[in-house]
Amino acid sequence: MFSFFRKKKPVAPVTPETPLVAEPVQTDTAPIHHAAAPVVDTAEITTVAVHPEPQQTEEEAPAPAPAPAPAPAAIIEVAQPQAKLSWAERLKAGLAKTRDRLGKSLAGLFGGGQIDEDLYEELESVLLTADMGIDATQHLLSDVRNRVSLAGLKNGSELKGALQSSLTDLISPLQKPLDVSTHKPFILMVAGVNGAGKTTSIGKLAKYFQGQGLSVLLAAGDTFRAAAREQLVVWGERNGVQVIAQDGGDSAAVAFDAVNAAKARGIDVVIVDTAGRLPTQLHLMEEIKKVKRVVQKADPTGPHEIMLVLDANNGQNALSQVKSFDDALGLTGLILTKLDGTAKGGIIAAIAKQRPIPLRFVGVGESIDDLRPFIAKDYVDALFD
Ligand SMILES: Nc1nc2c(ncn2[C@@H]2O[C@H](COP(=O)(O)OP(=O)(O)OP(=O)(O)O)[C@@H](O)[C@H]2O)c(=O)[nH]1
Repeated sequence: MFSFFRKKKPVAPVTPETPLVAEPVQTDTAPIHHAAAPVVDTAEITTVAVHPEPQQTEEEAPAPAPAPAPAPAAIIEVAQPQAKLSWAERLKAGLAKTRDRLGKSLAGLFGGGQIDEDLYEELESVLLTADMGIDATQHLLSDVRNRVSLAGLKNGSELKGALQSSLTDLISPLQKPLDVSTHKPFILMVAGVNGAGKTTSIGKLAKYFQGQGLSVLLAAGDTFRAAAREQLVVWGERNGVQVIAQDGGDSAAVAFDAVNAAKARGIDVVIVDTAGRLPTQLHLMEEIKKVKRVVQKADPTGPHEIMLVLDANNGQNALSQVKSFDDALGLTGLILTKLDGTAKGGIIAAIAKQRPIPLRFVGVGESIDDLRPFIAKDYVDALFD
């Protein structure tokens, strides 16, 4: 039913002739760009040509650095129709591994035994195993202790409710849905380490916004990896989403062009993809700061959202990514992908305790519907029930 993209090896380059590629879709008066042979509409020629090259305005910024490591190329695939599950069911299925680890261990604690120090110690090690981290674990333990003494709870079976409430209270501040109605175009910039799920999440987000009746334009800002650009361009063609891409060039220039094209075309949401990078690759962190500055030259009010995409499998390492990208860019939101593949779903608690940046969306699979706004209660219910 849904077409979506997925990485696959070995890979033939995606070209306009690739059979999977649908005919370009005319979404408005402007044709969609093609990575191999960019098509530039009149509005964009005007927009792009009259502006100075963004890199000329950023003399202090280093020249684009080579890609850190060539990632596997990507092709577009048509996902097989899936059995219709509700989001709650998909979230629950996605969190099965975390729930198994947490739930099985907790089952013993939630039995009929007395609440004593041994039980708190066991609880501590269970929470740490689910990657909640020391700070969040200590916070939860002391909060649960308070609830137990305030309510006069006596046995382990009563502990479950106390822990659920405590965890819900801890992570609820992360539940702040993204509001893109504040600006037009709303400029959303996406960052993250290699393979975190940025490009996939951008596709899912584009569909999500389209579903709300909003027009979307994508900036194929991952100029290090040609396949990433082609991935977006082809996906955009298939789904009626306009994509701004350039052969070569730097991602700041692509973002700049995209914002101007979005203004000229009256687009609601611009999503700027960027290449994957590690926070330790300082030259690449400088490069992404430059993308932000150049976006601000095209629209001084933007970017309106700087979102870090995190792979839940990274566990505690995801937290250090949050800190580094936040220090560099000033993050306003997070996406946590691949909750379905990990037993480390407790990382949300660690983020809530240490760097409570709004968790806008969570991803629990590769299908287009597997990315949804984060709802704290749904998450806790899926974890415990
Ligand atoms: N199981 C699962 N897989 C996902 C999820 N989100 C993304 N993926 C997969 O993760 C892989 C990497 O996704 P990409 O979107 O290409 O990652 P990226 O961050 O753009 O990668 P780079 O461009 O190399 O930096 C792909 O195989 C995706 O299908 C998710 O929520 N669950």
